[in-house]
Amino acid sequence: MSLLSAARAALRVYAAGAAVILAQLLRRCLGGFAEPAFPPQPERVALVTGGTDGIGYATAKRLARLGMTVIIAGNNKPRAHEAVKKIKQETLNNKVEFLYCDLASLRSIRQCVQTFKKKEMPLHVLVNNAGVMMVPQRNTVDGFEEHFGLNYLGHFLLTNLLLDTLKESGRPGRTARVVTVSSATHYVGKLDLDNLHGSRGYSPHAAYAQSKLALVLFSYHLQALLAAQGCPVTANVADPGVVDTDLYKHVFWGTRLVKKLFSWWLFKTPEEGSWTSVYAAVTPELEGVGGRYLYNEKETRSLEVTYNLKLQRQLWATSCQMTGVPDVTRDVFSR
Ligand SMILES: NC(=O)c1ccc[n+]([C@@H]2O[C@H](COP(=O)([O-])OP(=O)(O)OC[C@H]3O[C@@H](n4cnc5c(N)ncnc54)[C@H](O)[C@@H]3O)[C@@H](O)[C@H]2O)c1
Repeated sequence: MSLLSAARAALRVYAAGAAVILAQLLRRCLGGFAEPAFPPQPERVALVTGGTDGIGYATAKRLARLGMTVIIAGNNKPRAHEAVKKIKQETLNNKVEFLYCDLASLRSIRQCVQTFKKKEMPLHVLVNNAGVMMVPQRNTVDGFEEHFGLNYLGHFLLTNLLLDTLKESGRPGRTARVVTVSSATHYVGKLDLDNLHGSRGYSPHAAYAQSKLALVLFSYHLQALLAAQGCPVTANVADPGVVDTDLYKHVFWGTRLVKKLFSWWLFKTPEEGSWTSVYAAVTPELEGVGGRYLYNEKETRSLEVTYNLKLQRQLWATSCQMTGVPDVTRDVFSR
């Protein structure tokens, strides 16, 4: 990628962020964000990736407050133990635990799923939340560009490995749910299937936006697969808005300064940012409903190209090859 294309990608990402911030500001001026109410969820089990910090932590805490058994999957053991302890104390729900999962390693993801399956627990909600943003060019353990490898491929593999448990745990009228956290930056993302490794020039902005676009395409194709198989599982996308978390630690210092000074006014809190994920995970309004892009607890349209079935299939097939997952969609959709 040339310097000019990288600068364009950065401008597009900043423009997408600025548009969301303006909308959030307007909403604050017109009365702010109202915390949605959700019904209790006893007997349900949720797994939240990246549940140690930010939006994931707030999501895990809210689900625990609703009575769910919550498993926090992450790669930071000390943070995780602290998070589990705090959630237990604050929600008085003892059914919170930690499962080690480094999403930047396919082996670690497989081990995490193996450990989870040994527990012989059901799984009703999977929240694909963890992520990194605008990191310098580096690779995952398996040699994938980090945004694509961790944010997208890691969740692709995790979801596929947990799909049988999700299918067994859902039932008609009470489906299991896969919630995948994307971002408004997907609107300015481009999926370059020939440069998924970022080897033909790297832009951290383009790489992040691409990973978030890939997650939307994946989620829609997953929903199509589940619907075609008649499984009691749904897949939706949650867009949290612009939220005050540590995700911004790799961005340009000027942006970090603006965030430090004005985040209380311009950004959502992690709790506000978690509401759309929690909504997607538990609201009765979405019972049996999948393939939606949710923002501010409402359905909205994602980027036009995300509805392109051919691109969804191409990405799915490529992801299967990259992760060693058998491509069942080929048989399902060729019938
Ligand atoms: N903060 C925002 O404004 C914003 C906007 C849109 C979308 N999002 C998305 O929300 C999600 C949560 O981000 P956040 O804002 O809470 O950021 P955060 O940095 O607070 O949390 C990210 C989480 O991902 C985990 N993580 C990072 N690398 C990992 C790895 N290798 N294995 C397992 N877990 C790993 C971290 O430990 C952390 O718990 C991300 O997917 C992000 O892209 C955030």
